[in-house]
Amino acid sequence: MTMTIGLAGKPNAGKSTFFKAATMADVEIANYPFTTINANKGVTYVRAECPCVERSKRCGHCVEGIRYVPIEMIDVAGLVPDAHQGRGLGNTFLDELRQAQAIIHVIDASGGTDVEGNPVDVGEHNPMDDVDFLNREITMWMFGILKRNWDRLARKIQAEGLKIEKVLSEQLAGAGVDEYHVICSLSECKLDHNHVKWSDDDLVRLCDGIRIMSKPMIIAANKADVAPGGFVSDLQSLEQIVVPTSAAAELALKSASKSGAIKYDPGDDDFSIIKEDLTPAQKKGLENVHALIEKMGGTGIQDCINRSVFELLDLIIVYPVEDEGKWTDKNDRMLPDAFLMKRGSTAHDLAYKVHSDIGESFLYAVDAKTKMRLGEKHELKDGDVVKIVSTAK
Ligand SMILES: Nc1nc2c(ncn2[C@@H]2O[C@H](COP(=O)(O)OP(=O)(O)OP(=O)(O)O)[C@@H](O)[C@H]2O)c(=O)[nH]1
Repeated sequence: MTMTIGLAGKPNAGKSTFFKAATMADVEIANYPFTTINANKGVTYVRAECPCVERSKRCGHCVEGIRYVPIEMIDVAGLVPDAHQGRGLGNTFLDELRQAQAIIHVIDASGGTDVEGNPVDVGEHNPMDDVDFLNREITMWMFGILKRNWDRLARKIQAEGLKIEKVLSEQLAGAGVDEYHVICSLSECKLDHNHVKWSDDDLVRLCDGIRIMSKPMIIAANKADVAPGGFVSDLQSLEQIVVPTSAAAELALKSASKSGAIKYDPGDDDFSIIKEDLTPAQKKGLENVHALIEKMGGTGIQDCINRSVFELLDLIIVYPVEDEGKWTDKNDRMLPDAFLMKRGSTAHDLAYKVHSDIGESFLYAVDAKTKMRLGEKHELKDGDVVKIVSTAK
């Protein structure tokens, strides 16, 4: 399964700028066949330390010891309050969100756009008022799907003695919901045992729980470069992961890097000017960005992507190899693959991810760093380099 992150938020929050900056790969790291799949779907990267830094030789798949692991990103445009009722582009955006395992909610932390995204003076709109609307849109979208058929479904569950989590997850499968999400939400909501008695409010509460389980969300407090300090800190006090970002600064750095003016790799906390003949305007622009990222510790864009993957989704990176001594595959390529896996995944899970045949004929694995033998239930750690031994040809 490809790992996909969706960017969502009201108009003018900075999604397109974030998307463009995040998917504009420098040639050096674009070790992926394409970067932009179509207008709103592209490839971005998770940044990690490459295991080859422990060796005398670089692997050739990283940038000076920094590994960029590709993931997909979708820019979900056209979202306005009450979209679930058909406003704006209506439900089309929600259909795109179904592909995402996690959502970055891009919020205009500068307060320079109203609730619908129309420009106002910076500081005029309180960005705290934008936090809940995306949650509500997604919840109400799910509610709409369930409500359409609820009377029929409720009778069917009763008449045929079906499991409620099965019926509900089938209804919401198109929204990326599975039985586990429904079971967790049912146990949280403590609704009446008799589902026939559920009111619309009960169904909304249930959908809210399903949303929290199935669509984990992180907030990008964007336009942090011009945001009044209080707005960013208010957002950071929420019980959610909130990352201050400047998509505009990241886009400026990526563009300058692409043109050869500076050396900057995504996620670096600084850059160096490598081109001599910059115009005074270009120099001034870069000085401004420098002052900003010094204050912020970076543009926040890579941090936001990394935290979505490592904190919100709790994934780890594992490197399968065929030669545990040289850390190579059969073509002598060192550390050719980097797999994102759920924390708690085992050596056997990795074998299946490499190939189903290898999973089925798994014998044991070897930790290429320690040369220890690992059994099928051995839980993998972030950064592990692992050889799988199987009877598969
Ligand atoms: N100061 C500042 N401006 C930004 C930043 N990110 C985006 N902008 C500006 O905000 C405006 C809106 O940005 P877009 O990226 O087009 O916003 P969007 O969310 O994609 O908007 P829609 O396409 O209408 O949904 C543009 O003028 C951007 O240049 C940022 O980090 N800082």
